[in-house]
Amino acid sequence: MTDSPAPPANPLSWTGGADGFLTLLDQTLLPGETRYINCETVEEVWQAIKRLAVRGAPAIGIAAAYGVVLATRDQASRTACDAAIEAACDHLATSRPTAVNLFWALERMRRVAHEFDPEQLPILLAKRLLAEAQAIHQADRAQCAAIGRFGAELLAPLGKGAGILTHCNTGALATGGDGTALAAIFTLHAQGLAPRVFADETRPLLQGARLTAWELMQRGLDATLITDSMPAPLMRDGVVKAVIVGADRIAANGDAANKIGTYGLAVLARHHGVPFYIAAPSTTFDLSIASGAAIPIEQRAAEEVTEPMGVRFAPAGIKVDNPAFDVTPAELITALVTERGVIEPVSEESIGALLTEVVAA
Ligand SMILES: CSC[C@H]1O[C@H](OP(=O)(O)O)[C@H](O)[C@@H]1O
Repeated sequence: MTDSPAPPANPLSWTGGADGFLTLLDQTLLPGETRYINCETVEEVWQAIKRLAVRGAPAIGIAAAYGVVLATRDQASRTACDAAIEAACDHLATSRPTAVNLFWALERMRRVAHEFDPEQLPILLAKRLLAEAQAIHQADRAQCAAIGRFGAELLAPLGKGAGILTHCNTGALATGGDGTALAAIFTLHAQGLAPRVFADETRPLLQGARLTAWELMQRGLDATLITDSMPAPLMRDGVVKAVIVGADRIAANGDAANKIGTYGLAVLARHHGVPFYIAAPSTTFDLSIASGAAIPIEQRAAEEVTEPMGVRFAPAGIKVDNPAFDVTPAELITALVTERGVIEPVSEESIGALLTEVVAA
């Protein structure tokens, strides 16, 4: 595997006008290869989300929004265009079940189509939908920056060179901007506080080893890759002073679904008196779900565990359990970092108060 070139210009971008296409950095090939793929159909976007060529809750929502724009291509009539948009939203919603950002973005695009003057031509609806997808993208970029500021404020008291552990990948590759948990770490670094970042590998798909390690190195941060089994002694010995991770869906009571392994880190952090933070935009909150018990958890293929990257590690036929996410109960979360501020303590009341403010904004 060769060293990677400079960080990508943009892991997710739209090229052209309403008849344009979505360009994605294929994250399954990182860090060894920087290859961009152009998606010109809804199905190509569906496949890219399903196989994690594009991944991360906010990035999935943004990609799906652009996927709806692709549904409007070459539609001869408004009736056909409206039908294609509905079918696209329904299909894209089946790509992955946990990240609520996907469903939030699709509903926002569907609502724009429903509210658009039925007498207007398909091309005008396509332009309006592209504007909405770009607005979702831009809003996420701003949310990432705000989460970075609030997260850095929370972490700064740890002092210069503090050890901070993160899980999976929550950077520019997972969002429309600089990330969520990683945005807080990038901001801390930019402020000269030189965080010593520990990225765990995050089996089975190795988002930590392949993507977070790569993002941290590209930006010149002090990064150490650790195995998924190493956090406990690092917390016990005071090397890791805080944990900050992302989320894919946060229930109304603050329970949070995130990459498998997150719950275990939260338990370890509580045992060792280490603060455990979750950083996520308001688009990752799902107030329709009362608690984490109702969050759908994606089950993925056994081969991701038995033969990662095509190299078989386990005997053929062994039973495999491969949930992509787990749920961390609110009581184990020290604080939630959003673009509107920090929620602490984590409770239905404090979440409601902050998100009501968001909705009202
Ligand atoms: C900024 S959201 C990142 C979030 O998404 C990841 O899941 P996946 O790589 O399967 O899309 C992981 O849960 C991250 O915390």
